[in-house]
Amino acid sequence: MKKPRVCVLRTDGTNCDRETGYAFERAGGDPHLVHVNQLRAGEKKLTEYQILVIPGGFSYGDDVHSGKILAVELTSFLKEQLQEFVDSGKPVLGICNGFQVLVRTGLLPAAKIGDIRTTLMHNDSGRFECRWVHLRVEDTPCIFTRGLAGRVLHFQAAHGEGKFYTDAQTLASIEAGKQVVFRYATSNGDPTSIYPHNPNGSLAAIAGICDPSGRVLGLMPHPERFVDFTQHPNWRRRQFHEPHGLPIFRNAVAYAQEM
Ligand SMILES: NC(=O)CC[C@H](N)C(=O)O
Repeated sequence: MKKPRVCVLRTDGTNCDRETGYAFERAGGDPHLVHVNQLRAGEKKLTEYQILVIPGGFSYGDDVHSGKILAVELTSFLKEQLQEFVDSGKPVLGICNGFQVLVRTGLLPAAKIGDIRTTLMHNDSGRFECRWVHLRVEDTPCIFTRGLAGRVLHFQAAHGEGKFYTDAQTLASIEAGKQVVFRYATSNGDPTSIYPHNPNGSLAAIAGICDPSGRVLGLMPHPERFVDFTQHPNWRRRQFHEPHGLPIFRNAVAYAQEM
């Protein structure tokens, strides 16, 4: 079967692009690192790709607000291309800084550029938090987590601005629409607001959300950092059936292949 072409969008300060590309490669995709300037110059177009991923990092040094400048760049210069990509039903993934970008464009949670309803704020601890966290996978329409509902995944979190926040009405609407895909949890899978299980104080323990269709996903922790067993600190104990991040990328590849 043909490997879907994955656009791994990068810019100044992106630092998880190669490992995100590697994760898609492991999952059967055909990743391409694309600089945002190549899109702006028209050298490359989003229509050449079947999957779009915005990887983690410190785009533009987290200046102003993490992910803000890249979000403004995308919504100012690539608005039509990007909205068209989403509307055509192709999967979009934002990891950590990529999640921050998607939230600041409005693509999450509304799938609509400019409709900004949520934010990711500075962690309650006031510092960068880097540790492995447990996430409970909720039962949602998300195409990236097909077959994973109810599972407890172990991923690495590494961020300074990861506290999900929104107003009561938006929270009620994303809960009702089953758009909360991941919650920070204890190792038993119980969602928690307690630090350090919940590394940032996120509202309703939210670690990741999708759009109403389930094709746009953003999450703070890093699935691309657990696609090989040896990336886990306890890999010698062989307690995992497979690296927890891999099915997320595999699901995206399978979905793109079905399109
Ligand atoms: N790993 C990342 O993508 C970090 C995101 C962002 N720079 C933050 O600290 O919140």
